[in-house]
Amino acid sequence: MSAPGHALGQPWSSGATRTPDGALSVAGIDLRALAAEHGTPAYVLDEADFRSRARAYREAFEHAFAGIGTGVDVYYAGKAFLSVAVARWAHEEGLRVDTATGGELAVALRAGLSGADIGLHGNNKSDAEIDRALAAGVGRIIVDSLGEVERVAAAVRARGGEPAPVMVRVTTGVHAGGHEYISTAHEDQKFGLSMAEPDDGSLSPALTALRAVVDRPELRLLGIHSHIGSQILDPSGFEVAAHKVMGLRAALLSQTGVLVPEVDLGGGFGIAYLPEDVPLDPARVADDLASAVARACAALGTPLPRISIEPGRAIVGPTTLTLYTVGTVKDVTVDGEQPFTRRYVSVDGGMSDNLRPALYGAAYHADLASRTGDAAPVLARVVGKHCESGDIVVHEVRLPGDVRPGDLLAVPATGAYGRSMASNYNHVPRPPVVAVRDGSSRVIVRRETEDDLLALDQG
Ligand SMILES: Cc1ncc(COP(=O)(O)O)c(C=O)c1O
Ligand SMILES: N[C@@H](CCCC[NH3+])C(=O)O
Repeated sequence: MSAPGHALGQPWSSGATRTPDGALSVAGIDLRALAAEHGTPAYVLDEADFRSRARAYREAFEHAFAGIGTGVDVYYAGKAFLSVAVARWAHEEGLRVDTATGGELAVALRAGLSGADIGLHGNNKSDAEIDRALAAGVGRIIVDSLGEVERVAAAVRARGGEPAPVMVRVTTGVHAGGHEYISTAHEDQKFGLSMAEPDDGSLSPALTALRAVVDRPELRLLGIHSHIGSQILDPSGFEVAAHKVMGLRAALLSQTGVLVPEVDLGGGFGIAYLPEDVPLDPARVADDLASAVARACAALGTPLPRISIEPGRAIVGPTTLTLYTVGTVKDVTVDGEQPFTRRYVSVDGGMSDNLRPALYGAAYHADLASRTGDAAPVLARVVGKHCESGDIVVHEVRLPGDVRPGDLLAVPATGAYGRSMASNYNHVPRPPVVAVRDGSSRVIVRRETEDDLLALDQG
């Protein structure tokens, strides 16, 4: 255990402190000791922070929706980061797990979750994935196309047994989120079934699919699903989407007499990546959403549905920092009307462990982890070791002017879509995930080795 220090605050996890001798520690573990034991780069995951964020979302939503008279299920969206350990923690904190592929489903099952506590998403599920989900008895399959309604029905027919619980993913037309690639409810993208009615007066794709599910004896219509995007910092989009989905539910009721029991409002709750960012507050979003749902149902005269949500980033994103070792340090003069010097600080990872800056232009923060700097701060760009000039970890950050090879550097808020989107570009082994809790560390995903990489090579 390192000496206690002062808490760092966002965007660091709640257990991150700077100790009196200047090093960073998380959950009582000095990051210098952690680097010595586990090497760098490494993802360092604060378990207590993960658990408290999972609880905060569950309790906030349970409380808000109990207030209007209905229940809530919170599904942890495993795409953000999934391992056996985190699936178990999520489950222990009263969450279910949302999976998007057969691989994620396999992890949730390996963690010991029962099928009933797992959902399966995916815009292009294979027959094998559908079959595996049915065999596991998943609590819900979220269908994403009309063709998939038929394929799930056929799979149930072939297997025999109970009708499969199905949700239909719809697109509400609400455009929300940080980047075009992570915004998912506008029309011109691959997810979901549009609620927009065609000009010829025929049914919308969403209503067509809902009615197709109702008509199939092999399927049980469990709910309507709407996910509007990711890293959303303005909650108003959720409310608009909730209104639209309640309208769709009422339309189905009046056309068919079928009342959809559940509505999933998706994930997408935004977090702080930089010290100045204002993350979404779970209690505030939960209250706003509960009153939006209550208002919509009252206006439509429909009973309240049971609600579910699927946060991923908001649970795991802030829990983790990536710990790197600084290598090459270079000053580059940037020409222009007012030339300036930018310090390029290279670390021992890069776009293979965090693709988000290169893919979305995502901003991150960084600080020295092995000491505090003595020199005045300089404008720095943290870059990786890959063969791309776009291999940027932090576009712009002020680092102590004496940053030098051998320093440890920590980048906070890398828990979501970091390890889960990591690659082996340039044959770089992927870093381990080291969970820290109460002064001890445990590897929950081990570092890849060169042998792991070569094991796939058939010569
Ligand atoms: C259907 C669905 N649910 C949940 C999520 C999780 O999103 P986030 O990690 O932003 O909460 C996503 C990803 O955007 C998604 O596509
Ligand atoms: N991978 C994206 C989020 C995708 C959300 C999944 N639908 C990100 O890093 O922000």
